Amino acid sequence: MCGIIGIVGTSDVAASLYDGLTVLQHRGQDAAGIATANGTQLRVVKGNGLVRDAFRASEMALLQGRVGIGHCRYPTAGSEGSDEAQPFYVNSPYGIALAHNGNLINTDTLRREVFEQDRRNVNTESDSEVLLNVFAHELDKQRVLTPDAAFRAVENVARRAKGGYAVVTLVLGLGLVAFRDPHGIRPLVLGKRDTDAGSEYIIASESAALDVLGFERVRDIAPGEAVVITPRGELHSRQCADGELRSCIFEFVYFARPDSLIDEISVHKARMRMGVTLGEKILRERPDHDIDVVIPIPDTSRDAALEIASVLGVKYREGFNKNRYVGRTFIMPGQGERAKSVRRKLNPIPLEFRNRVVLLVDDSIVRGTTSQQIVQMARDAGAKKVYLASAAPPVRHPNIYGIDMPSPEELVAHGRTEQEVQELLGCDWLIYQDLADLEAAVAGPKFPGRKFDSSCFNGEYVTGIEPGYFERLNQLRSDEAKKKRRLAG
Ligand SMILES: O=P(O)(O)OC[C@H]1O[C@H](OP(=O)(O)OP(=O)(O)O)[C@H](O)[C@@H]1O
Ligand SMILES: NC(=O)CC[C@H](N)C(=O)O
Ligand SMILES: [Mg+2]
Repeated sequence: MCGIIGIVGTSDVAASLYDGLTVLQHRGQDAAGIATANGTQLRVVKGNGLVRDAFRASEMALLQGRVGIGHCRYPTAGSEGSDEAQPFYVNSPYGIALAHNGNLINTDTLRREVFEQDRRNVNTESDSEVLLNVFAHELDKQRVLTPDAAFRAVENVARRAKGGYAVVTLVLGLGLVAFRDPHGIRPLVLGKRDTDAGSEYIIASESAALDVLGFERVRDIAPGEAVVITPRGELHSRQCADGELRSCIFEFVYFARPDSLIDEISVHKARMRMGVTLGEKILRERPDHDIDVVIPIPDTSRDAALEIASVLGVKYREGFNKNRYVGRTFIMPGQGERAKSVRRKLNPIPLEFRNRVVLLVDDSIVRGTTSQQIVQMARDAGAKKVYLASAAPPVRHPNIYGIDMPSPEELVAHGRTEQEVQELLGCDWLIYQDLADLEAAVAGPKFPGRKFDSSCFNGEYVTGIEPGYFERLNQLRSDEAKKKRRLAG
């Protein structure tokens, strides 16, 4: 999952883009970049690392201009190398920079078409660079540079590209062009702020970035919609593909910040409702439970854990201290680093465990890297029994729309019963949320029956899949394949 942001301001926007990226940091920790347009110049600065490490002050000074875009990256295609950091840039037509959150699933076909039919060169293994070239080609075909031309180009992109994509682009001479895939799998939200010099606009992955920068949230970009904002602050929008919303449910489970609203749903409230439904399931299954204390596995599970404790009527305790200087482990690139980082990140406070029956709560169990170690830590800290509850159902299928879970074999619940997962994780009882409850919890009272992209839980892929896709993906992106590539390069 990556974070994307675009701003059209009344003065230089680079500092706001930088600040906005720090708010979106939890979506990607591997690389960051900013592109701005100033007159006829389009400048891009990008590099590996956290936002605070990727930019030098001397480079920031080059980023002048009132229109710009930014990106922080968690790779789902290609490598982690700095040449695949975003925004990507092409000089023709006009000069275009693009930042993408999501993942295309027909990249190979598009790459071939781009080279053979569109006669354009793609330099990296990134799906986002391919997407930029498709957009550039389709915009070039229009021969004029107007909002209308950009919309026609996005219509053609939507016909050609398959997968999940929320995109911001900077087109020299036109302004900011943003669009969202026909299912709106990845989030994208529009905000506005009025200044004495006129209105300023922002488009970002999450509304928390709008709040922090002082923008009012206007609305989500609709699935299949494109928006053009000119440097003079004129906003144009058009539906460029038939849209049917299927927001990624994993945004609500894990990815997004709790202080964001995605497609009109508060992430914080969704997580609290997950806690309520899971608490009720625990009570149904074990009305006479012997749980002494509920302990969250920080950070993301806290909202759900607090509600579980309240439904069960037992104490909630922060039993793990989290080292605030270690980032999110799930989005780290290699399994070795992920495993090592869990222990560095979380340390138990023994008095909360000693002689107690503890219910540990996590938002999700994906590879099982976190929970396996945490269960052991709880035992070492003196717990009498260790139960584990997951606010999401078992993750049994790959995610192909922007979360790097390409290989089913790496998912601890793939091909295993819940009992087998319990044994592997070493806990005394494992309880998962049911998918129907998760979907109802996220939809909430305002949107009953809303459908989501829940593919990693149910194996249903809204875009359809080409034959052989999963096999190719596994060859390219399994942990083993990535490790080999790292060693070779
Ligand atoms: O089963 P796994 O493969 O370990 O993945 C799931 C875990 O990873 C995430 O935590 P992470 O440390 O990334 O971030 P957080 O601090 O936001 O909880 C998530 O919240 C789970 O704890
Ligand atoms: N997580 C994402 O959104 C990744 C974007 C893009 N597929 C990349 O790998 O750079
Ligand atoms: Mg976690």
